[in-house]
Amino acid sequence: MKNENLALPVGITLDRFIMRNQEAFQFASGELSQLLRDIALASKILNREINRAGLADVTGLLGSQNVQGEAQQKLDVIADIRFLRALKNGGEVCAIISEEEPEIILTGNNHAKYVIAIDPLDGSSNIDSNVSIGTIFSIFRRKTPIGSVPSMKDCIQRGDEQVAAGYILYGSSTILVYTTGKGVNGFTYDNSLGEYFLSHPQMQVNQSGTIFSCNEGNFYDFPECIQEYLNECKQKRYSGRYIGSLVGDFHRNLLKGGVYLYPPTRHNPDGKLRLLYECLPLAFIIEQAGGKASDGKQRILEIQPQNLHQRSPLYIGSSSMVEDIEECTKATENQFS
Ligand SMILES: O=P(O)(O)OC[C@H]1O[C@](O)(COP(=O)(O)O)[C@@H](O)[C@@H]1O
Ligand SMILES: [Mg+2]
Ligand SMILES: [Mg+2]
Repeated sequence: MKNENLALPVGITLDRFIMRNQEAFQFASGELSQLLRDIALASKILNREINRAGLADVTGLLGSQNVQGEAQQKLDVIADIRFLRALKNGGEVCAIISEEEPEIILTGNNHAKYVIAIDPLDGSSNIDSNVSIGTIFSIFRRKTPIGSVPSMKDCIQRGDEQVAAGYILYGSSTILVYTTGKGVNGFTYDNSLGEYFLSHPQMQVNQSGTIFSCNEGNFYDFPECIQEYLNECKQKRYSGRYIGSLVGDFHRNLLKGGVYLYPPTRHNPDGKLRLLYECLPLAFIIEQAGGKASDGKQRILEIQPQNLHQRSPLYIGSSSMVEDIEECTKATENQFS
């Protein structure tokens, strides 16, 4: 036994953790576990491509636009292809909503129980400048009968009906963070072993923080009450930190305490971020970690989505900071009055 320290244990792999915690999931029958593995596999392949960002074949604009009218980066589409292929072949999802696809993707797996909404590559504007980027996903049980062709009903569900949500952050290291409603756990990728290892068990966000993350370039287009809130943060000498990748800003604030704000602006009265595959999954995670997520008027998880790519203002992070923001946004009828 005394030589045990010669070969220290490498830790709990994601696979093993999923198996061990499968019992913790009320509908446990292995499909969700397999789905999480399919996502992890696709993220490992994409991670390899992201590490090569800068080399010609994976860098730059593709020349096409997505349904939001945004210019698609090559890696946006590579990520979309990688995840869609892994999810279709994995056989556990009957329908996919992706930021890069205008309509619902029917996988043909009509026997499958799950629907997934995914932002294959988050932080696209940062790809070419080697700044952290990510993938965000949200998983629901279908509403329509197993065996039938899935419909819109399966794809626009309230956030509090999610059965799992997570993100992968491709940064100085690559980390996968997810919840199935039983707390939030993070797994760091060890390239040399090709495995994710549990590195951040039972993550909790501080109730308050001193970091605010917001694109202040839009400051004068924000509602007055948000301008006031940001000025208060500065008067309190809080730190302004903004990567411009939602996953990166969210992850830092989850670890250190803080709040991320993407308010409505005069020309974007619904904000910029997409409800189904950006706001809902991160709201599920932050609440499981003891924090809060709001659109200024209500919990993000209580919003009834109306369409696949709808946008929503987002205030997310330490609970007391989100409450402070809601105090002013709820006080003003329309956030611009
Ligand atoms: O450039 P802006 O207006 O600050 O917006 C940055 C925000 O937009 C996003 O890039 C939107 O996500 P996508 O890159 O997936 O389109 C977020 O990651 C980020 O927080
Ligand atoms: Mg995004
Ligand atoms: Mg994206």
